[in-house]
Amino acid sequence: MTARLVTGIGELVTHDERFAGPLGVLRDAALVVQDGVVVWVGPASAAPAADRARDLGGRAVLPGFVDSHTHLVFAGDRSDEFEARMAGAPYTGGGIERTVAATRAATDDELRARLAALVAEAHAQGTTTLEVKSGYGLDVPTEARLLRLAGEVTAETTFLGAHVVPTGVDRADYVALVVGPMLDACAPHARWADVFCEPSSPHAFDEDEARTVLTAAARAGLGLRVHGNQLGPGPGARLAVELGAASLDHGTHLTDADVAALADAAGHGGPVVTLLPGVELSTRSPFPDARRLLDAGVEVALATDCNPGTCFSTSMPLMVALGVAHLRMTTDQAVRAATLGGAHALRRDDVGHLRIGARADLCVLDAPTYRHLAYRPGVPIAHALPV
Ligand SMILES: N=CN[C@@H](CCC(=O)O)C(=O)O
Ligand SMILES: [Zn+2]
Repeated sequence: MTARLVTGIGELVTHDERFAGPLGVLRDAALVVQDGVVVWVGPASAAPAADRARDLGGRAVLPGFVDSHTHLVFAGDRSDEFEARMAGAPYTGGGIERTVAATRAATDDELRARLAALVAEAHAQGTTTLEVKSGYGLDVPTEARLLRLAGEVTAETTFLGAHVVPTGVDRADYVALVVGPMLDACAPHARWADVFCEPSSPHAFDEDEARTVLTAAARAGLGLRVHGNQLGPGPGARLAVELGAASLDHGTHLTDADVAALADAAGHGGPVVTLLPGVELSTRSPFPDARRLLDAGVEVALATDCNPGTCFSTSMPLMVALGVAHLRMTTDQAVRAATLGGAHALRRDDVGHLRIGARADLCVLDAPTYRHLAYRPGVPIAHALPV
């Protein structure tokens, strides 16, 4: 078993309470990795001998980003829709079916190649754990196919058959399909189930429909996630609390009662709120208020939501920069949300931190401090570090 020493780390973010500040930061640090696991963390001057050593020359290291919300298996392009939005058109979810048509028509190898390219793009920017949803199939064989492909790149696969109701299909019939044959075909390939609960969209699902889908998914053994409160106030947050979902995603339009319910649940495993500021950037919409949630005691994650409609970006560094510039987060809060917050949204304790026992998923910065993630927006300073 080869022990690898990573030394010359100018600043190491660990999320280990033994070290300084809210992020557990250690300066002039080193760590030792064995079998892909962190086995020692401390000052470089006290590092043990190892079989191999790598000196990072004073660069900053943090846990690899945990992108806990993506839709990476799809075909097609909707850049025209993006441009229309920049010219003032609203986002309604109606474009999802264009991606469904292109995705159904694509071969496995075409989808696999696109997925691999997007995963590589995310990795090149420091992401080491990704969640991937289905939701661009909306029929039994295609939803199962998308989950099988997602499962080739991650264990964090999410069944999103309840993304929108396909045009021309009766709503009740579609919900029956999702909770019946589609769930049967997809559950073996999924860890999670999700629903786009947004009564203000004619395409998405209302409270009763969403509850039906999520309850059936939980019965099938899947963990729950909810797309909610994206386009306007709605039942998503309340439903996520009621059903014990791991995450309420978007959360842009939350009432005081929603925030209070999320805060009450926070002490006993309630949902993390996963904010997706790339969506507001790419739909020219008002950003959510992370500080309001954090001040109430709600755990927040930041994720990309990478998808062809509302945000075609795999960049977690961009989400950190947006969190600080537009969501009223401190840099510490945004970096925590993009690492440990994402891990908690996926109920994972082996990623998102660099305490002893963590997976050795490292993000190295071409910078002396993690603060440059917000300070240098758009500059490619973050990379996943193979060890
Ligand atoms: N809001 C619902 N689903 C995606 C967008 C999907 C699309 O427009 O293709 C989201 O999370 O933003
Ligand atoms: Zn999404």
